[in-house]
Amino acid sequence: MDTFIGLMSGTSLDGIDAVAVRFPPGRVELLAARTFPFDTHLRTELLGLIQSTGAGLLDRLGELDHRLGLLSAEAVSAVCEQAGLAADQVAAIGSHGLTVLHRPDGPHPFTLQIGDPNLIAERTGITTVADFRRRDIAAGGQGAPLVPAFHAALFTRAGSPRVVANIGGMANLTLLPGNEETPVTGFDTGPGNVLLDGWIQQQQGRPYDRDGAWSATGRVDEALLAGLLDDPYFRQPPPKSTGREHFNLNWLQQRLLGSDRAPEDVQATLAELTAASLAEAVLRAAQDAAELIVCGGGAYNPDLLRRIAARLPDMKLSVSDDYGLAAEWVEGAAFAWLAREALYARPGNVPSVTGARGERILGGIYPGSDKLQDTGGR
Ligand SMILES: Nc1ncnc2c1ncn2[C@@H]1O[C@H](COP(=O)(O)OP(=O)(O)OP(=O)(O)O)[C@@H](O)[C@H]1O
Ligand SMILES: CC(=O)N[C@H]1[C@@H]2OC[C@@H](O2)[C@@H](O)[C@@H]1O[C@H](C)C(=O)O
Repeated sequence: MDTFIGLMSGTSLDGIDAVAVRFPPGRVELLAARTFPFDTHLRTELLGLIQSTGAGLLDRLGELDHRLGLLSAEAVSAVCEQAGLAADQVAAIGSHGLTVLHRPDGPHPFTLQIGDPNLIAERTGITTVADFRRRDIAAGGQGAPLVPAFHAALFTRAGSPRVVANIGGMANLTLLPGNEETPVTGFDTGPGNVLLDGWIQQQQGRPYDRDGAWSATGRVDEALLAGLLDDPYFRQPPPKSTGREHFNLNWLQQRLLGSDRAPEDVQATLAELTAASLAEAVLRAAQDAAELIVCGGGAYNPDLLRRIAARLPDMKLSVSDDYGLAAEWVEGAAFAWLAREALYARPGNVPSVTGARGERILGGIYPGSDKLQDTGGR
C-alpha cells in the first residue's frame, strides 16, 4: 500500500507538522509524526512578513520561501527516518506550506503559501504536491477550507449527521449530512486559537495558554464578547474563509480601546468568542447533527472544550483520537491524502464548501528523482 507524507505549517506559526501515513479503506494508518518547531527568530521573521512590516519585503518573501522549503525537506527526512522509510518507499509528499496572505474575495482574489516545493522535491527526491488552494480560487472558490473532503472520507457515518471542527489558529467546520443526497458543507467560523495565543504572548510572554489554565481563571466580559461577535464576518453566509489578515491582535486592540479589563478576563472572553462563534455556526448550519468531533490544537484545551460543550448541550462532543487519528495530526494527514488524490487525478475540493464552479484536481506536481535523469551538473 502506498505511503504518503503530509506537511502542514498552520496559522498558529508554531512549526511544521510532518506525518507519514497510509490510507487503508476508511481509516488512516499513522506511521510516524513530528512537529518541527520554528525557533523564536524564524517565527518573528515569519510574523513580520505576514504583517508586512520592515524593509525589503519581496527579498524576505523569496528568502523565507526558500528557508521553509529547506526546513520542509529536513522534516521529511526526519519523519522518514522515524518511520524507517527510504525515499523510494514514499509515493508523494503533500505540502501545504505557510499561508502568508489569503484574500479570496474581491475582483482579483488570491492566496499565497510559501515553502518552495521545487526544493522539497529536489532535496528529498520524492514527488511533491503543493499549491493546493489556487486552482479552487481560479474556479471561483475560496481556496479554503480544504480539509472537508478528508473529513468526509474519514468521519462520515451513514444515517448519523456529524460535524467536524478543526480548531487551529483559525477554526473551520465540516458538516457531514450522513446521506449521499445532501452535499457536504463547511466554512471557517473565525478565530480558533490565534487571539488566545496572541494575547497570552503579549501579556505573559508565553506561546500559548496551556490547557486553557489562564482563561479558566478569568470571567467572561459579556459586553466585550458582544462587541467582538458583532464583527460582520460572523454574520456573513458561507462560502467564506478567513485568516490572520482579519483576526489578529490589532483587531482585538481596536475593540479594547480605553477599557481597563483584567487581562485574564480578556483571555476568558477570547476563549468564549471561539466557543460562541463555533457553536452558533453549528446550531445555524447543522441542527440535526448529534455529534461534534473536534480536531486541531484546540482539542487539547479543556477550558475551550468545556465552553463549546456548554453551548451545545444536546450534542455529543468527541475528539478525532476517538476515531483513530490524534487531533494534532489531522491536518498533516489531510494534505497527505490530498496529495494522493492529486496523483490519482481525483478532485480534492468540495465545491459546496468552497463555492468553486466544480470539482477540481488540486495542486501542482513536482516530480521526484525517479522521474529524472541527472548528468551530474556543473
Ligand atoms: N495543551 C494545549 N492547551 C491549550 N492549547 C493548546 C494545547 N495544545 C495545542 N494548543 C493550541 O493549538 C495551537 C496549534 O494548533 P494547530 O497546530 O492545530 O494550528 P495550526 O495548524 O497552526 O492552525 P490552522 O489550522 O489555523 O492552520 C497552539 O497554538 C495552541 O493555541
Ligand atoms: C488560507 C489558509 O491557509 N487557511 C487555513 C486556516 O487555518 C484553518 C482555516 O484557516 C482553513 O481555512 C485553512 O486551513 C485548513 C487546513 C483547510 O484548508 O481546511
